[in-house]
Amino acid sequence: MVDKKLSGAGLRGQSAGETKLCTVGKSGSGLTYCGYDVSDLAENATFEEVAYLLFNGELPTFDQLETYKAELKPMRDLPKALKEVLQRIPADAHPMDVMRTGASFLGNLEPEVDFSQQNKAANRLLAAFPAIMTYWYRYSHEGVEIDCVSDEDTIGGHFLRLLTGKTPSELHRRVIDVSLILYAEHEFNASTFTARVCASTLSDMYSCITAAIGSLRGPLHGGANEAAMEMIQKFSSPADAKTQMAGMLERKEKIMGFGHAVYRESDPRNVIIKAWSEQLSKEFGDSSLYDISVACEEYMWDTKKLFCNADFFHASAYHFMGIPTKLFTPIFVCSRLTGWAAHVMEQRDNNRIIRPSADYIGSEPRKVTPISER
Ligand SMILES: CC(=O)SCCNC(=O)CCNC(=O)[C@H](O)C(C)(C)COP(=O)(O)OP(=O)(O)OC[C@H]1O[C@@H](n2cnc3c(N)ncnc32)[C@H](O)[C@@H]1OP(=O)(O)O
Ligand SMILES: O=C([O-])CC(=O)C(=O)O
Repeated sequence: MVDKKLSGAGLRGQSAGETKLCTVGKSGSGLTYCGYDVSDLAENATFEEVAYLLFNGELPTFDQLETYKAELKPMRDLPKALKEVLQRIPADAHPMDVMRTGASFLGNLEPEVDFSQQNKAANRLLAAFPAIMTYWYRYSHEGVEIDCVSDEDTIGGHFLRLLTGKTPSELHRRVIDVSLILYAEHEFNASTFTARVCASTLSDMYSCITAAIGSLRGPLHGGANEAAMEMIQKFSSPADAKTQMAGMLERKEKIMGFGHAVYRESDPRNVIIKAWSEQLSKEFGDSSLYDISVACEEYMWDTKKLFCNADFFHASAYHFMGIPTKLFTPIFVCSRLTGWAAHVMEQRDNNRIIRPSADYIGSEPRKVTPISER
């Protein structure tokens, strides 16, 4: 592929501010959170440790982590009024709209009154998002009013428990935890930038997160994991995948889960989630979706030099864990909330309203013709 244009459309390559939180495409494997390589974190840390790191700038000690988890656990349940709102959202609504409404409505019930409450608001959303998603999903799809509390130790395990009503396996607990780590933070991506723009007006945390969810929803961003799943399910075999992808490229269709705005040759998150997807495919007892995904990866690299981004192998991994496709992007919300909130806090620490300029390309100045003469 040709080198990226460093100016113009999409603000590509232009710096829009400073951050201590993350580097993308710079050192190590290409992605670091507060100086730690994402592959190191995915292997040696848990999602709660990463959340603590993003909110505090340092990894917690054992005691700090225990205290943090003990703080989050009582925040998992939902207020009755929020459950009533969730019950009214129809089954055919998109779950990202449910997440958006859930975040926004919680902001009505428990507003962030001033910035001294920013950590409390972020932690509340972090703890409550799994229940927002699964309470709505199981009520609208199965007619079940779930208990939003579980004794699962981690946010990932808690989500799986609420979704299935069963104790998750150790493998599933670990994979969802890794997935939440991989999705947690990514510098000035579209949804995080949305959150920072909102924060720069001195708006509240819930508004910033609600706005960010709207940005993440689109298929060019977080929505790509769901779109990738829909695509690979249409392929009957690795050979069929290659034939159909050739047709898609011929018709100039975007292949979801491939390419990236910053990375040029690979997305460091892919190799990690791909390995877990392979392992899950063995447990699942049918590796065809994994084999098809590998064929897609090979074909896109060979023909277009396009590589899988974080979303592509997340599709098969989540599928093997029995997670419904429409919940894929909401899981991204449960994770990225940490990055969004950390960026909101960072923006507030050194704020100036974000207000770029535009190059005007419209009409020359002109007079209003009275309406009777137009
Ligand atoms: C977690 C995340 O949000 S990761 C991103 C998730 N999004 C997707 O997977 C959606 C599919 N991918 C894409 O649409 C893009 O690659 C993006 C949005 C991720 C990046 O967009 P850009 O920075 O504009 O991409 P880039 O400059 O590298 O694209 C150059 C050309 O490569 C081609 N290209 C890039 N990605 C793809 C793709 N997935 N399928 C087909 N062609 C592609 C296009 O021809 C593009 O030119 P065009 O925009 O004029 O059609
Ligand atoms: O950085 C981006 O543009 C998109 C991305 O990979 C992310 O948000 O995780």
